[in-house]
Amino acid sequence: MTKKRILLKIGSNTLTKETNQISRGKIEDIARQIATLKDDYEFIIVSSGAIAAAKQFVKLEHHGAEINVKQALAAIGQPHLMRIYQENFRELGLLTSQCLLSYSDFENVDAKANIKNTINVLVANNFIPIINENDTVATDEIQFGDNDKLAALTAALLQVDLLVIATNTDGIYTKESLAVNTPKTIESVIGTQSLQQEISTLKSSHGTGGMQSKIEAATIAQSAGIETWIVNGLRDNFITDAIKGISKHTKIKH
Ligand SMILES: Nc1ncnc2c1ncn2[C@@H]1O[C@H](COP(=O)(O)OP(=O)(O)O)[C@@H](O)[C@H]1O
Ligand SMILES: N[C@@H](CCC(=O)OP(=O)(O)O)C(=O)O
Repeated sequence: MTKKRILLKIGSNTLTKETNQISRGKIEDIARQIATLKDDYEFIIVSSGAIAAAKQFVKLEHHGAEINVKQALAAIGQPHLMRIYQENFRELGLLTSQCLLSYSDFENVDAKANIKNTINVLVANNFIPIINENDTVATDEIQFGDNDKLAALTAALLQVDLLVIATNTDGIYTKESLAVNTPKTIESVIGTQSLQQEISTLKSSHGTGGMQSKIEAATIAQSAGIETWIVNGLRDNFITDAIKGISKHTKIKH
């Protein structure tokens, strides 16, 4: 049986469990779920968290522009983030690898072919690719949005079966329900058009793109014929429970 391919996007908020530190418990939770699902699913991860990983133990002298300080923090934090992934995944027999990509790579035919071929070799050899933006050379993510769009472009390039975006809400809530403070999840929707009117510009503590960038990501995925699920990464078992259909989340079908 061919395995289903899932692109899992994990934001800084999920990884820190909304604190100021990367949560080893959350990374363990993700590893446990992937280990449970590994006979039927193959995973490619897009993970943020490099800046958050550095911030927990370093404070940089602020001589450069704010964005350059963030880039430096990302350079310090990325290897620490990967070490935490590697240690926790290895405990469960899972192998990890790192790929750093930039948006401009997706506009270059050769670069796209190289990304696709490299990641396919990694996956075929059971190494889970863990992708982040190459923050040293590009500032798109840390300035404008989050890794949602990078995840969608990668999902389309690698022709995955499903894009799962983990955030800090039980999917997308209706605007009406948010107004009366009783959030109600939109469970299933075809396309992203109707979602535009449901979202606000609110963002979570570490968040940068808000729900808008998740809808843009889902639109990119939809054009590539890929379904997107928006799930609550703060909950334990958020992937397996979404697959079993027992958690509240939003499915954006194409
Ligand atoms: N309709 C909506 N339903 C749920 N969340 C919404 C909605 N509209 C705006 N948001 C905001 O989007 C946030 C998630 O995006 P973001 O803060 O960028 O998180 P992440 O770091 O996970 O990408 C939620 O915490 C919430 O504040
Ligand atoms: N690439 C950077 C920043 C990306 C970012 O802020 O993304 P997200 O946490 O998804 O809103 C990092 O790893 O810290």
